[in-house]
Order: sequence, then C-alpha cells, then structure tokens
Amino acid sequence: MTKLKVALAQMDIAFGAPAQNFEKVAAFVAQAAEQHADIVAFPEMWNTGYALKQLGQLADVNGLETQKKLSQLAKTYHIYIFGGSVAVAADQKFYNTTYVFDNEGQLLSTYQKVHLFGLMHEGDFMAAGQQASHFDVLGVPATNVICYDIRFPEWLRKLSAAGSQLIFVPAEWPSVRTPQWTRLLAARAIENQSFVVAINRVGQDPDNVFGGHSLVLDPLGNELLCLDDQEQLQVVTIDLAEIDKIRGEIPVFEDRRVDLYYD
Ligand SMILES: O=C(O)CCC(=O)C(=O)O
Repeated sequence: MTKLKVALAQMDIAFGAPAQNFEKVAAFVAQAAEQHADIVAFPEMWNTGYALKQLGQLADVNGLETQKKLSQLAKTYHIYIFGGSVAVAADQKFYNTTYVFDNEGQLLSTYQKVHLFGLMHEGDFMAAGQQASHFDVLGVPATNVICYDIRFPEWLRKLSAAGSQLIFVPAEWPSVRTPQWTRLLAARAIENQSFVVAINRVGQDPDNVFGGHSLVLDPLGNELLCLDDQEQLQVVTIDLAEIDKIRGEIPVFEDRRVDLYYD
C-alpha cells in the first residue's frame, strides 16, 4: 500500500470529563469511517485534558477503558485508530499514553510521553516514558511522539533512522506558540524526510487557549493539510511512494556522521 487516507480529528476537549470526551471520540471515528479513511488520529490527553490535579480521580486505570473502547470502535468501523494520548494510572504513577489499534481492533503500540513539559508542570504530576513506539499502518512503518517531544530532534531522528516513514504527533499546543508548532513540525518532516501527521486540540482550558492548526506535511515539509482553529474532522490522502524518491535524491540517513555526534 503506498497511499493512505488519513483523518485528523481536531477536537475540543471537555476539561476533566472523560465520559463526554469518549462520546465525542466515538462520533469522530464513525465520521472518519463514513469518509473511508484508513486511519483516524486524535490529539493529546483527550480523556481528561490537562486536569493534572484531578488525575487521581480521572486517569484511566491501566488504560483499560480506553483500550476496550478504541479496540471496539476500530473493529466495528474497520479503521485504524491512532489514539492521540490519554491520562493513564499505572504502577502508582500517571503517564501521558498513546494507544494505536489496527482495523481489526488489535493493539499495535503503546507509547508514554518521553519529554514532560515543565511550563505546564507536567513533570510534577506525571512520570516520563522510557521507550520508543514503532508500528505499521497497512504496511507503512510509522512512529509517534507527543507534543513537547517535537522540540527534541535527536529523539525523532532516532525513531526515523529505525525505519519510520510516518510520524504522528498528538498535541495540546497553546495558540500563543502556534508559529513554533508549524516551524518545528516542518523541520522534523524535512530533516527526517518523513510524512508528519500532527493533531492539536482546539478550545481552551483554565490555563490556555489552543489554536488547532493540525497539519499533514509531506517529506519536503510542504503542507498537504492545515486546519484552522475550529473543531472538525478532515481527511487527506498521502502517497508514501514519495519517500523513496526523496530519500534517494538526498540520502541524509546514509550521509550522517554519527561517529562525530556523541562523545
Ligand atoms: O513545547 C511547547 O511549546 C508546547 C508543549 C506542550 O504544550 C505539551 O507538551 O503539552
């Protein structure tokens, strides 16, 4: 499969109200399936929003509710689900966690955000993940990071050098820094010669306004889709055949001098 039809569910998130957010996610999955998308992607922390002080009451214990519901939706609608991320309680800690399901409802990947965002005091409430995520979407090698992770090019380089061609980025990125969001994502797409699917939330919480601007970028950093600041679902088709051509013309992975980069 060289072409993938990707749906971006740019949603507003009800603060501290998982049940309401689960209903919205289900409606978006149905909408994406109606439009014959291969995969639908969601933003960061969509079950609770950044209700960090309430995680003890709200976080999904071991992610079981999220996994059960996303698996059922993926199977019912025969669609891959990139599950953005949710707040999960595990090992007496809380993790900002991504789940990815295939179109038969099988869990493909779990990722816990590796770089916690100090400006939102994330590290005071949540624990950092330690591992990469790699999964296939209909044969296309993919990976994901979460929001603040995109400021760490070393991390995305490592994930891309391992073979990924498609990077998913769920976010709750405040509108005050939208110009940094678009430029960082374009840089990650260009330097890693990868498609980037980045899904931000819209609306506001007690601390921030979120600007949407969810993006799909090609491996040259060109915008294939750029949303505004309203809640919506949009679908775009990406052609993975472009990857071989671009990586063949300018072979940055082969030209790396890793012998010089680290002590
Ligand atoms: O890096 C930024 O400016 C935003 C990061 C962020 O909001 C997050 O990681 O949740």
